[in-house]
Amino acid sequence: MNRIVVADDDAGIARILSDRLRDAGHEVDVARDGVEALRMAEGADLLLLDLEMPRMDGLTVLDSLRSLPAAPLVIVITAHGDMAKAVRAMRAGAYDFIAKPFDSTTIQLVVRRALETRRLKAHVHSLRSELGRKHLWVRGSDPAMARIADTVERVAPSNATVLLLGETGTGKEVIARALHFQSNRGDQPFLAVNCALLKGELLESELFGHEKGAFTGADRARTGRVETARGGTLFLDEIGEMSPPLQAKLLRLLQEKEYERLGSDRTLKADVRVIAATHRDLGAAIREGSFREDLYYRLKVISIRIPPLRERAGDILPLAEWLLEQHAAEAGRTIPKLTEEVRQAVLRYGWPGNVRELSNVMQRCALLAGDTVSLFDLSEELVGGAFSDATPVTSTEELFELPYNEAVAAARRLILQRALERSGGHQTRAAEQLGVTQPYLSRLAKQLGLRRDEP
Ligand SMILES: Nc1ncnc2c1ncn2[C@@H]1O[C@H](COP(=O)(O)OP(=O)(O)OP(=O)(O)O)[C@@H](O)[C@H]1O
Repeated sequence: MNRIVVADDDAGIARILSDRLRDAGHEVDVARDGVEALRMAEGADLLLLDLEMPRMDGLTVLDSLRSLPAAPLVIVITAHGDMAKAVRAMRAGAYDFIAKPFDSTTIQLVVRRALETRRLKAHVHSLRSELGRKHLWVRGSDPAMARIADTVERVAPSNATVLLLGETGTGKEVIARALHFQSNRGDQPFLAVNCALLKGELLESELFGHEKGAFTGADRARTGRVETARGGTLFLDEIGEMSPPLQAKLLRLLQEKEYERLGSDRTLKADVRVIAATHRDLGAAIREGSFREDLYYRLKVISIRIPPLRERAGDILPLAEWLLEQHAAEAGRTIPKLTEEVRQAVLRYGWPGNVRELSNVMQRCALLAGDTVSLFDLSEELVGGAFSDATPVTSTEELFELPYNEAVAAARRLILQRALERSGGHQTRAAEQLGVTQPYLSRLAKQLGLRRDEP
């Protein structure tokens, strides 16, 4: 259903137009002047706009619409023979015009063409933004991810519901997009809904839409994501947070392909593929009674578990380098190189926030590092791992017995320890002797668990 605003101060014309459009199955709001037209226009699909109106004339309305993020297409209504005004309106951004007096066939034709254009524009827009992200699944040599890629390839073309499991930030949405783009729905919309962000009726309305007045604050009807994603894929993130009553409605959507808008008895047919994701243990949620078992079994027919980043050794460095490159390009900076000790620290770290955390770290490096990323561009937690297990040595000879990376860490420890001994534990003096800054030395000392500065 499309929402059309008819803006005309002539009540007779407004009634004729709105009756015709309602008969054709559209939802219609009527505005009596330009100010009202502008207020109602946001989020509408189409605005039929008379140019001569009180409070704000049609050309000013057209001009103001440019600043709206979701402006409708505009068909202007002009007086018979006033071609000059119609031309000005088209120059100001109107899509088409109809001259009074008009017959119902002309209205229907012009409106139908405008709505088709609107639909195609929205489609092109969604394709463009999706295409931009299409190739974002970066993989290294990790065998578990290679198996997942295989599964994605096999499962994508079917219409099957897929459940993605994995810690936060592991790339569940990235894989959901890969499934969508490798399916025959790939040129239709991909819409993501985070079920943890909206509660109760708001989430239900987001998914299924609502009728005007369905709940407090529902001052106009709204199309749900299930309808907007028609022909495409709906990605339901954090499915474990969905309330049991809504879970029942989702189960019906998956099984019967049917749903109702909130506040309506009319059953609608759905055509979406659902991909769901969660970082929660749904088995435990079932035992607690917060997740429906039947929905769980319906969802998990095909489930893909994405391992945490720390278990994907072959993925860490390729992802780090790719993310660093992306963030540097975004910031218009040259790509810094990762030193060997940074690579080791990155490989050793546990990445509790997974790829999202890696991305944040690489963004920081892209913004703050010079030509190379050194350990001191990384956070203490990250660097900590690089030193905490450094083998304590007491002489330079012992260093030569160690593998390269361990020897470097141990040498660092030894140099610092000696400098602190010489300065009597005074960090500022030790830093001066070594030709480094005090904060630098202080961080190192902390990571190595060496003595703190004396008062
Ligand atoms: N393999 C990958 N290639 C490229 N980027 C990735 C990859 N995996 C994750 N990312 C990036 O890491 C971030 C987190 O990924 P995503 O949102 O897919 O994780 P998620 O598992 O859905 O997280 P959450 O459970 O918190 O919603 C995103 O910016 C995403 O682009």
